[in-house]
Amino acid sequence: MSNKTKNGHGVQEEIHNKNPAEKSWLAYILIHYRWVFVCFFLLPLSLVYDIYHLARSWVIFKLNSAPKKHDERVKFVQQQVREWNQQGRSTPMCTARPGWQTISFRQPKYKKTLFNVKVNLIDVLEIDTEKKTVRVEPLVSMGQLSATLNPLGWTIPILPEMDDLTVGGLIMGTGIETSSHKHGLFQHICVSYELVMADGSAVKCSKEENSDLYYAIPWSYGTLGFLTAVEIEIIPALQFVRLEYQSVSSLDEACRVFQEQTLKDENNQFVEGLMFSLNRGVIMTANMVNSAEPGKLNVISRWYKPWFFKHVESFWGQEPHVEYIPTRDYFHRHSRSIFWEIQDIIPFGNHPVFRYLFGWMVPPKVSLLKLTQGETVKELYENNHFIQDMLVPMTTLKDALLCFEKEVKIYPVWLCPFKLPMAPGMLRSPSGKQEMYVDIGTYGVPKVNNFHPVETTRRVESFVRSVNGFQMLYADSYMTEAEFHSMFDHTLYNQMRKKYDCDKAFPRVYGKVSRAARD
Ligand SMILES: Cc1cc2nc3c(=O)[nH]c(=O)nc-3n(C[C@H](O)[C@H](O)[C@H](O)COP(=O)(O)OP(=O)(O)OC[C@H]3O[C@@H](n4cnc5c(N)ncnc54)[C@H](O)[C@@H]3O)c2cc1C
Ligand SMILES: NC(=O)C1=CN([C@@H]2O[C@H](COP(=O)(O)OP(=O)(O)OC[C@H]3O[C@@H](n4cnc5c(N)ncnc54)[C@H](OP(=O)(O)O)[C@@H]3O)[C@@H](O)[C@H]2O)C=CC1
Ligand SMILES: CC(C)=CCC[C@@H](C)[C@H]1CC[C@H]2C3=C(CC[C@]12C)[C@@]1(C)CC[C@H](O)C[C@@H]1CC3
Repeated sequence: MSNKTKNGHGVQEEIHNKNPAEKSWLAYILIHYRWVFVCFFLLPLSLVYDIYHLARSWVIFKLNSAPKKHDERVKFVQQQVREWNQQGRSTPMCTARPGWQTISFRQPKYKKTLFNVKVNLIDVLEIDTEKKTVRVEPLVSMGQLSATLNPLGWTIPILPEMDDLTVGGLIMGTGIETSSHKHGLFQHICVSYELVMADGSAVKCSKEENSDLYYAIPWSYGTLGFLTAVEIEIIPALQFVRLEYQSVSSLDEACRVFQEQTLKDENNQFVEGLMFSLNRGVIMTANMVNSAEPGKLNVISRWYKPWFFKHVESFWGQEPHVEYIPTRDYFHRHSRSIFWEIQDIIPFGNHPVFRYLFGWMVPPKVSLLKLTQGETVKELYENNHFIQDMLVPMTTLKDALLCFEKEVKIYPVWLCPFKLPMAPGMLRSPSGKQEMYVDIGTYGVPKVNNFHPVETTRRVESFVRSVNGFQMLYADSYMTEAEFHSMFDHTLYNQMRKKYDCDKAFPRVYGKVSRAARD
């Protein structure tokens, strides 16, 4: 963990004083020397895990065996749901995917008590270049999808950053990236969903077919049915991304440049901001291109390259700067440093000696970090760490940044604009028209004196509700059910729960995502 916190004392010292259990030598080592375990155990394990999975999916894709097996696997999901019906529908269902594998700080408690349905659907099924779609199973990950599509010259229009995010999780939850101001959220690039419903039937939905269900699926967190396949749009992937860094030196300038680049310049395929303090930031705009100007190519994924957010910070206070980055490197630019979370886990990870010797093994897998963190580290994060993404209307960006400064003072702050189209479902734009929003991502150790994990989060949640914003629900949510309902429009969701007889079959969304439902 970072040594300095809110009051100038180290986090470690603070925890050490607070919690007698952590005075054991094991707790001491876990807190102070987590990096030893991470470097010598988790990094090699993560590498082996990744190589195995990518090799497996490469072979399966080349043999084209997945499409033949898909129907059989869906039948197995249907069979489990029918058995659940025959057994009297006594306990609601959820997927059997273990909680430690999910991209969220928490483990869902309900996995231990609900009826677990195995949805082992992990392959890319078909790429249709005529129709410009890819059909995938729900456990296909972003790393797997970019590794499959990019060599063929294609990509999905929104490729959420973290490699292990799954298609199913991004639809049932939500997905966002720096192209979202053009394309919307992950759900908006999905053409159709195939599901197994509570009665065991298989249903397909799209804008044309069962459209009510199609609009209700995003943010439903697996509480309307089990997803078995998804058709997603694809677009051509050019070889490089031309990235321009623009330094900003005040909050007003940051908001102005960020909004201008998002709203006015239709030509920017990607827009991103990193704020390094309230008045110091770098706004990045980018476009895919097929050639790079000589001397301006930067292959940022090479193992010895600095963490991307540090690289970006080096442009602060400079004239606008242009460089070219291989497209896939751009998509995974924050992977190696897990945004900036890695600095708390391997504090010297950006030192050139570490990078040259061990950089090729980084990053450790989030799932393995989660699996092995133990109670001590978990408690340390719980009390001294803040991981949230809040989606607020672009017009409220300045107020939102001021709110985050007052409540947590964590930097860098990630700014990612997105378009919220007018469509039925959980996210309703307050004006009833398409609107531009921005995701404000804050991950790290708060530097304020009065940080309290529950009270601070509740104050931020209250601000977000007051500006008609939304909370990303992979993070801790402390809202009451009534507050949750005032943030998310449940009208269509409730209709679908009734239509597809979900009440005994699945918990409600709040029952899955509130803090009380998570360990
Ligand atoms: C340590 C490690 C990390 C990996 N991380 C990713 C990843 O983040 N996303 C993913 O889809 N696959 C990742 N892979 C998988 C790897 O890229 C696959 O094995 C891929 O299928 C190999 O592609 P290739 O043989 O065409 O070329 P490669 O030479 O392996 O790579 C193709 C391009 O991808 C870039 N690249 C490789 N790893 C990363 C990375 N971590 N972040 C950004 N760019 C990268 C390379 O620099 C190169 O430009 C990782 C593999 C390893 C060993
Ligand atoms: N850049 C980005 O957009 C980022 C997004 N995230 C968030 O991470 C989460 C995704 O993480 P990931 O680990 O992939 O997913 P999770 O395993 O966390 O799944 C998220 C939800 O989707 C449900 N779900 C997943 N697959 C299916 C399926 N086949 N059928 C029915 N329900 C399903 C899960 O249900 P169940 O509980 O029953 O398993 C769960 O409620 C999302 O909430 C996303 O918003 C996080 C970081 C970055
Ligand atoms: C880009 C968007 C929308 C979100 C990015 C969120 C991530 C930065 C976090 C999602 C899950 C988080 C976890 C950790 C760090 C931050 C995230 C990756 C840990 C790896 C931190 C160390 C702990 O021991 C385990 C955490 C698991 C979840």
